[in-house]
Amino acid sequence: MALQQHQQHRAAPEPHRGYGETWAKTILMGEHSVVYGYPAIAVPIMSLRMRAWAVPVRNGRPGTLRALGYYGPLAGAPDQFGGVLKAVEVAREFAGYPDQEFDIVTRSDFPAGRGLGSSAAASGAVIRAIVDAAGVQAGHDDIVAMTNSAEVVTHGHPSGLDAVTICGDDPVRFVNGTMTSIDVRMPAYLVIADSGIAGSTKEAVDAVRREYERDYDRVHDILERLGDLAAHSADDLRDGGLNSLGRRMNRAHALLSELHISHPKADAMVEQARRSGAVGAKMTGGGLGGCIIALAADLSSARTIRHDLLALGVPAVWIHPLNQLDVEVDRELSNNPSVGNTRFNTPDSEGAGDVRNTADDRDISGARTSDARNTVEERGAL
Ligand SMILES: Nc1ncnc2c1ncn2[C@@H]1O[C@H](COP(=O)(O)OP(=O)(O)O)[C@@H](O)[C@H]1O
Ligand SMILES: C[C@@](O)(CCOP(=O)(O)O)CC(=O)O
Repeated sequence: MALQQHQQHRAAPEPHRGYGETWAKTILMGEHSVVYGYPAIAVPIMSLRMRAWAVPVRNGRPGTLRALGYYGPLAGAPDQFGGVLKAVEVAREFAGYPDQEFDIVTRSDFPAGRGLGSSAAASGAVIRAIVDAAGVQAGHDDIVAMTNSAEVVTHGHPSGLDAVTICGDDPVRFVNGTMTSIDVRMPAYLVIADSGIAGSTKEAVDAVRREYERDYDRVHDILERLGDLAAHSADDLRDGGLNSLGRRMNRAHALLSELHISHPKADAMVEQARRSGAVGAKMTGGGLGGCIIALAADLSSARTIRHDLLALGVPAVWIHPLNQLDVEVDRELSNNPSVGNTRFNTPDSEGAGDVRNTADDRDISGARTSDARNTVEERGAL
């Protein structure tokens, strides 16, 4: 979609302090094959938030970035923040303030580099914060297009699936840039478990590309089968086909392993989840570590899987209802003091500073406050 500059470059009014948020996502089916034009299904995890603040600099000094333990000039930030830099650039241009410097702060409820879409979420939140700072409106498609241009810097050739899901409300079927919302008809739960091992999505995508070029027939066949599984999984979600969805997740994990992008720890977690009663389990996202997802038929089963994964030494486990407003999880959230969001890699002491209490959780144009789609999280001892 064409991205339109919102307003003419202008001197006034002055931008104010802006806030934006996005959230994590899991890929239920179709990671990697989606890069090759096959369908994929992703689920937004709206209670695992990525938040960003953009504070306009008024005294002519360069803007700064405070993110993932880095605090320093935005322009001099390490290469890993290339996507965020691009996000700032496109958002300033869109908002009509191409030369305005900002102090940018990000904070995350979920870890980076674990297949939960942190790169797209960080860029999307920064974009929303700058758009908010400028006081302009940005539609969903604008945010997606800008996020995707930042993802190109981070990943090279993103499918676009992450950019769509980290600011969307519903599970989506995505193919070649076109998304369709899925009305999930099963009262099931996703158990999302972090291996604690960071895997670079760019490295994983590059590794698959090399294998594709080296061994075309075999890899093409695997990608096609992954796409096929994703296409049928969309029907499972709509029709309540819990067991067939679980079987497809198991098959997808085996195929992704054949692409050598799983990790022994992720494999062990997948096996444990199945032994603990998961209907199906697989790695999710880029791989080379990262997270796994397990499908649980009910909350009691999800709790058992979470308990056993924590006993295995897994650092963090979240339970997420696949259908939207789940009363039982709401109840668990309010009763269990250990439940709640934990900020990853951005310790409170180096957090949003003076912007923390002023911009947080506002319902602003182009951004949403987190809503009732709750995810239960528990962290194990590391
Ligand atoms: N809180 C954050 N603030 C700024 N940038 C972030 C943040 N979290 C992640 N990123 C960016 O995303 C990169 C990780 O992206 P990637 O390897 O694709 O992992 P993921 O699977 O989580 O998207 C980080 O190196 C960093 O550049
Ligand atoms: C591997 C891939 O399909 C998903 C990557 O997800 P994540 O960035 O690891 O959360 C890449 C893509 O869709 O561009």
